[in-house]
Amino acid sequence: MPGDGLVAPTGDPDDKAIEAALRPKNLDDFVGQKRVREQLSLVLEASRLRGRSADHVLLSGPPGLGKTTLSMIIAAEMNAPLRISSGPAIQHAGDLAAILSSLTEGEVLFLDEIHRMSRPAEEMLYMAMEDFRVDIIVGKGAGATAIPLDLPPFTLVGATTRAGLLPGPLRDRFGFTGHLEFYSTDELELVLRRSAMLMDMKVNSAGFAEVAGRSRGTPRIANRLLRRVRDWALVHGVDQIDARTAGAALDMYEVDARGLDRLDRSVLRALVTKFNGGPVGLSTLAIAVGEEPETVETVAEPYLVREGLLGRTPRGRVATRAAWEHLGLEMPENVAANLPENMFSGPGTNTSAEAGAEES
Ligand SMILES: Nc1ncnc2c1ncn2[C@@H]1O[C@H](COP(=O)(O)OP(=O)(O)OP(=O)(O)O)[C@@H](O)[C@H]1O
Ligand SMILES: [Mg+2]
Repeated sequence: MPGDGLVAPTGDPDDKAIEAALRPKNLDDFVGQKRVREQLSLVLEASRLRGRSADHVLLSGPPGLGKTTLSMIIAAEMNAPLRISSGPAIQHAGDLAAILSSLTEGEVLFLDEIHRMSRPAEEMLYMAMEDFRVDIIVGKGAGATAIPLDLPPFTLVGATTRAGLLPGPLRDRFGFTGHLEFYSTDELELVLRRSAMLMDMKVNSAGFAEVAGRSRGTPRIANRLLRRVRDWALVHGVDQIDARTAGAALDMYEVDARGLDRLDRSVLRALVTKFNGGPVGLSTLAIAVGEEPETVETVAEPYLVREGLLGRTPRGRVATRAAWEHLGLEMPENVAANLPENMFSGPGTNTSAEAGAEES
């Protein structure tokens, strides 16, 4: 289960409630992602001036960086109602037809995990996005007829952790694609300051920096760690949280100074101890740590790659020298000699999601 770490989604209802409470409600409160924010703001402003619904927006990026938050902000900024559904919830074209045909003019339809929609629904979506029209199929076999149905103009906001898995025709129908990047420590500190204020916590600057540094560039994780620090402080009767207390709290929850949690460390440890550093295919690696490949790929890997601890090669995943060192192990010379060159899809080269797809 991807649920036992502090970093993976927990599904804890309390977590969900707090997450909702901490969600920024407008673009100005949305920290970081400067470029996406500016571009989006322009798209929204232009459509407001034209008095039309905004272009369809695709948001991609690792979990917890603010895709759902941004979709809510888009609806709020457009003063439009928001309808929320997701790829996995739409198994039949009929499911999508039901949603589309009940949209009101200007409504924002948020489709989370859009890469997991079924094929027929996807094809229906193409037409809906482009022509604001769907064909409702009535009857079966030779007697089946398509009844065209006009839709009111709406704005589709699609979110995906795997932009590389989206078929080209679908990707092309979005007027704007925003790729969310990991947040800098400074940006995370801003997120944390805002959250601490909302949660009525006293934390000094060093305390914020300590939590931010362990948050893997991810606001959701930052907020979650902050809650754990709050629990720890409460139990230990600590009033003002500083770097030492924040560090002690997070050590207890097994989030290390580099922000790796148990899942990350077990991926690295499996890679190093069971496969002698790799290369090993994603599925095999996932089985070794008892996780779904998708969890390893979307939850653990992006950060491990970004931290230069794991490399993706056409032949599979590889542990870098830094990974061995992080685990307190020395990389054997023969392993070092076989390390492929240019194996990083590090910061800035965000084509990484596709790199491993062929061998999974
Ligand atoms: N830019 C931001 N500024 C402040 N808080 C943020 C920002 N982005 C995200 N958050 C916080 O992080 C939490 C998670 O964000 P969100 O649910 O939007 O992520 P997501 O990208 O939709 O993740 P997933 O892919 O798992 O659905 C939110 O509750 C919000 O409080
Ligand atoms: Mg989301």
